[in-house]
Amino acid sequence: MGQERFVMKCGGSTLAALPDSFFDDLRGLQEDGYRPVIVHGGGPAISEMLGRLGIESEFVNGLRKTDEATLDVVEMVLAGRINKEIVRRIQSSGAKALGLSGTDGRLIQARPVANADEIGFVGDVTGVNAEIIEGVMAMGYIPVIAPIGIDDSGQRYNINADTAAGAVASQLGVDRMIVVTDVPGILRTIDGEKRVLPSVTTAEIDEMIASGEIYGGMIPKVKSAVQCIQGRVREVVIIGGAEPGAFARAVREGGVGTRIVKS
Ligand SMILES: Nc1ncnc2c1ncn2[C@@H]1O[C@H](COP(=O)(O)OP(=O)(O)O)[C@@H](O)[C@H]1O
Ligand SMILES: CC(=O)N[C@@H](CCC(=O)OP(=O)(O)O)C(=O)O
Repeated sequence: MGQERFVMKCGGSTLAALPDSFFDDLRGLQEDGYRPVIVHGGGPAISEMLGRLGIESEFVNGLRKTDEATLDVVEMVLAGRINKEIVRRIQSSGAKALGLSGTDGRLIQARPVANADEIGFVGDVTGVNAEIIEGVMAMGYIPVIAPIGIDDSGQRYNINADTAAGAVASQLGVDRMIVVTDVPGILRTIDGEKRVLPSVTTAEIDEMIASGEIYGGMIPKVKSAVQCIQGRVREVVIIGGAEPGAFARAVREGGVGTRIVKS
């Protein structure tokens, strides 16, 4: 019987590809005493909705340029649509889930990023209200959190979901964060063949970013992972969501995806 609390970050890249068995596995883990907390993304769905509204998506270092109109769409898609879809799928598996936006109960406190002049209402996390998350878990519900932040004045911020998940994991002091995405782990070309690295250290990550082997959406993941493991989180594991059974195996046994560990 596990008694372990863990944070699972679910990327927008893989949400549509998650099989029902993924949510059955989540229920099974909860029944066995694990206590999952979910933080989700939804980047592709935001871009798709912005496109339908005739608004172009623009990214600076992997972060979306967010003006007031974009912020409305980000909140609508993440907290309104994706969050509710995940809650419904968990409930269909037979488990209990409660959806929350990071602005509810000031769950995710934020301030503008350093380059806000350039990218607008994008936030860095300054605090996480762990009491609410722990209360929801104590009631037997799986908390499902949308990465929208809020500051003392009530201003909302768009927060990268990997960053938000890392901040939640650090604040809760969980042992592990599992990052579920559309690739089976961190890939590296070895002898002309793309392979999943079973584990990487923070030093290797720096090298792979510098060489361009880690790029785009993988950058906020590894940066958030490195920040987490500098605190109380023991390891971060990056796995693919589409492969049946991978998630449950990653939690119960390990040996799946890429583990990011202290150097
Ligand atoms: N070394 C790498 N190994 C695997 N994927 C990588 C690597 N470097 C960059 N990526 C990219 O990161 C993507 C995952 O990030 P992203 O698309 O933002 O997903 P999510 O929506 O799950 O956060 C992969 O699909 C891949 O294109
Ligand atoms: C500031 C910023 O870039 N926020 C992200 C939030 C969603 C997210 O991070 O979704 P994924 O996990 O699917 O990438 C965005 O607007 O796309």
